[in-house]
Amino acid sequence: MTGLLVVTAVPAEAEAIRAGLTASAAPAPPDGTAPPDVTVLAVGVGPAVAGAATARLLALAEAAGRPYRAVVSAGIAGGFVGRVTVGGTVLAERSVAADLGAESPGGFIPVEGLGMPPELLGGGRTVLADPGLLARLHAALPGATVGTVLTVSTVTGTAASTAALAERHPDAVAEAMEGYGVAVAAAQAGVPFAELRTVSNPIGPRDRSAWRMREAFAALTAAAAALH
Ligand SMILES: O=C(O)c1cccc(C(=O)CC[C@H]2O[C@@H](n3cnc4c(=O)[nH]cnc43)[C@H](O)[C@@H]2O)c1
Repeated sequence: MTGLLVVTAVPAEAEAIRAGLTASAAPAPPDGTAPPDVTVLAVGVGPAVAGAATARLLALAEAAGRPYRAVVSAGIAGGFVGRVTVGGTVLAERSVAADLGAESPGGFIPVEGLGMPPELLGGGRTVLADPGLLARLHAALPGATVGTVLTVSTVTGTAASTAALAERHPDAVAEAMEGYGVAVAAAQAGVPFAELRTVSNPIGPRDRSAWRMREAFAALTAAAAALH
């Protein structure tokens, strides 16, 4: 069995995590035979590309007889104001495909409410984090906010959509664009899953000047020690 697979959307996130892993690594055994315990790869933005790439990585590792022991979707995220602070760290109890469903004049209908046969929905639009993996990450990151992390295909950018999303998901602390896709790939491969995010921006009316990328990448580097 190989180690942990950490997938990010973009290379800058992967580099921030690798920097934290290097800074916190135990000394390597002198014979140089130990396999890497954590592999960090940037797989792309959005649930489809991240999910497909993760599924391929898991399948290739399994076919080679070296399956990963767990997968973590990691990177930056938007945070719900009042629920998490910009620069803060978030661990997902569940990753939820927030926009998987249908609009209607009466509001958003989640995919589970559309009358489709349950076997076509997989686990629905919610994937729970592996409890053991989540507990281990939380023990290493006691300051992290634990809650629902939404997966969206469109970054939320108006007051109205922010309010609607916050009302539909009172337990959601953050939104990002990959977690649910990675979670489905992990679930189908039978591999434990968790999602780790650091908050780069408040969710709300689009305002790039409010994004704090440097803070969020620094928080990712600091959080990476928990992944050993
Ligand atoms: O909105 C933009 O103009 C923009 C331009 C360049 C890059 C980005 C991103 O990298 C954001 C998407 C990326 O980061 C995660 N993320 C960060 N904040 C949010 C958010 O408020 N809502 C959804 N996703 C967010 C996401 O996982 C992507 O990988 C944006």
